[in-house]
This record gives sequence, structure tokens and C-alpha cells, in this order.
Amino acid sequence: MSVTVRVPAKVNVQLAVGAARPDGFHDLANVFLAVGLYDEVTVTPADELRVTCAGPDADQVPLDRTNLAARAAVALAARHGIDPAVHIHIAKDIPVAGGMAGGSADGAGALVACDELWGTEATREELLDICAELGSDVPFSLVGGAALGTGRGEKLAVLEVGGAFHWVFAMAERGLSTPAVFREFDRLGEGTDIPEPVASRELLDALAKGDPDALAAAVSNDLQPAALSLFPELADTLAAGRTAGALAALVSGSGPTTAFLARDPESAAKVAAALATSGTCRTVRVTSGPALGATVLGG
Ligand SMILES: C[C@@](CO)(OP(=O)(O)O)[C@H](O)COP(=O)(O)OP(=O)(O)OC[C@H]1O[C@@H](n2ccc(N)nc2=O)[C@H](O)[C@@H]1O
Ligand SMILES: Nc1ncnc2c1ncn2[C@@H]1O[C@H](COP(=O)(O)OP(=O)(O)O)[C@@H](O)[C@H]1O
Repeated sequence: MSVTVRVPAKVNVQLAVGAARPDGFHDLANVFLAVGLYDEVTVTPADELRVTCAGPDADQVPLDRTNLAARAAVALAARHGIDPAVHIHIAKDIPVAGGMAGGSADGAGALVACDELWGTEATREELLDICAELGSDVPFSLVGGAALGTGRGEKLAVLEVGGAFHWVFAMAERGLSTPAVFREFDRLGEGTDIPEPVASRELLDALAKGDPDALAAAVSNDLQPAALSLFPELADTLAAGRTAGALAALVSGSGPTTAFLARDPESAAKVAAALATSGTCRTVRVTSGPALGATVLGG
């Protein structure tokens, strides 16, 4: 018997970042939108806990107990007095270290899959608690759709979305480390007054209406200057997408994946084709959001 769970990637349509807290984290107003790029996490009973991974970026994924999927299985098992002897296989389509929360997706996926496999019947609240222990982005991977994350991004309020938004994602030649980007944010902001992060009313209204032009006018990412400072070539990718007709071009979360909002699928295809031949990125993907959160596909 095995259980497979499908989990989406995310883009941050707004990422407002406050000053560093005493615990090293930053308070956020983090508006997440789940998009239709997915990892699939399959769990099967085994003699001991083991992780395998397949996909274009599989060689960059740790297969030891630091893998977020393994940590999720161990955390659920510990709470329920279960031996976490399970083979976790990750079919990885979400770019690694790209600012699209691929590791978080695998953590949420493994948690839901193990809950189903072991019949632990954890409440949604317990699952969300474990997610928050695993990482700031993990609760959103479970929930999907669109949500406002406050605190370090783990406290979620579900948001209304009035229609599908069309996106193009450009994957970069190398990854960026999330802690390094937050450190660069701190360095760039030294000596300045960093305001409390607040969600934009215009942005929430644009999401609720499903209005791509209004969303394009309202998107923002406070980590973008830090990501560009560490990876200046991303400016060329952003410019190539804008020139090709994207309504908005921004770094996805801590980067280095860049995200381009298009008015409709035809325009998205045009932007993707231009980016693919621009020589400014590794690969290009076209998709839309919102997408469902962690979903059991069956065994
Ligand atoms: C920036 C965002 C935007 O959604 O994601 P990515 O773009 O990397 O996917 C998130 O805040 C990343 O969330 P996640 O990747 O789960 O981070 P965590 O494991 O909780 O933390 C990793 C490190 O990032 C920094 N961190 C993370 C979240 C936060 N609110 N403040 C921080 O300063 C800290 O240095 C922390 O040690
Ligand atoms: N299941 C996993 N998939 C990908 N990366 C993982 C996983 N578990 C742990 N990691 C680690 O997390 C780091 C961040 O990866 P990822 O979650 O893909 O990016 P991001 O935080 O930029 O969205 C990776 O470099 C890797 O070392």
C-alpha cells in the first residue's frame, strides 16, 4: 500500500519584510498564491526511513534526515508514538532553491501522506502546527489557494481569489540561499527605519476581483533588491520578460526564480517564448494560479 500526495509551488505576490527580530526571523506580510507546478510525494511502508528523489533538479535535494519530507514524517511519528519506517519518494518538478517553496511543498506532502498511510487522523490544526515547526512556508503548502501569511509567514488567513492568473516562471542557472537573501536585506537596510509589514489593500482587492492589470500594479517584493544585489544578472531576465509584454515582472520570494504575470494564456506563451530564447535563464515554465494545496491522489 502506498499514498501519493500532490503539492503546489508558490509565488509571493506581495512580500513585505519588517526588521530582523531578536530570534533572527523577520515579520512579514506575505501574500502567497499557489501555482500549478507540483511535486508528488509517495510514501510506502519500509524497513527504515529512506528518501529518494527523481526529477531535473534531483541531484540538489538532500536525501538524509535534513530533507523536509523526512523531517515531517519523523515529527508526525513522534507525536503519535509511531516508528517512521517509510520510504518517501519525491517526484520533483518544483525548482530547487528557487524561491518557490519546493522543500516546503515536500514537507507538507509527506505529512499529509504519512497521516493517511498511518491512519493517524491528525486534525488540520495539528498538521498546521507541525508544518509551522518545519518552516515558515510549510503551512501555506498544505493550504494552497491564496493566503496572507503574517508572523514569520506561518500564521495564515485564507484569501478570496476571483479568477485564474497566468504566470511565466524563469528558472535561473544557480540557486540562492534564503537565509543569505534575508541577511542581504538586513545589510542593505542598515541605518534606515524599516516599517512594519502591511498587506496592500489594492493587492487584496485585485486578487479578489481576479483582475490581472490591478494585480500587476500592486505586486511587490521587499526581498527583490537583496536578491538582485546577490544575483545582478536577474535584472536582465526581468527586463526580457517586461519587453516581451509581461504585465509585471518580479523575483519570486527570495529568488532566484523570476515570475511574470500575463494578461491571458496567449500573452503568457509569448512571454515564455521570448524568455526561452533570451539567454537570460535556464528554463521557462508557463502555469496559472491559484492551485489546490496538498491533495491525496490515492494509493
Ligand atoms: C522567503 C520566503 C517567502 O515565502 O520563501 P522562499 O522564497 O525562500 O521560498 C519565506 O519567508 C522563507 O520561508 P522558509 O523557506 O520556510 O524559511 P524557514 O525555513 O522558516 O527559514 C529559513 C531562514 O530564512 C530566514 N527567514 C525566514 C522567514 C522569515 N519570516 N524571516 C527570516 O528571516 C531566516 O534566516 C531563517 O533561518
Ligand atoms: N524536499 C526538499 N526539496 C528541496 N530542497 C530541500 C528539501 N528538503 C530540504 N531541502 C533544502 O532546502 C533548500 C531550499 O530549497 P527549496 O525549498 O527548494 O527552495 P526555496 O526555499 O528557495 O523555496 C535546498 O537547497 C535544500 O538544501
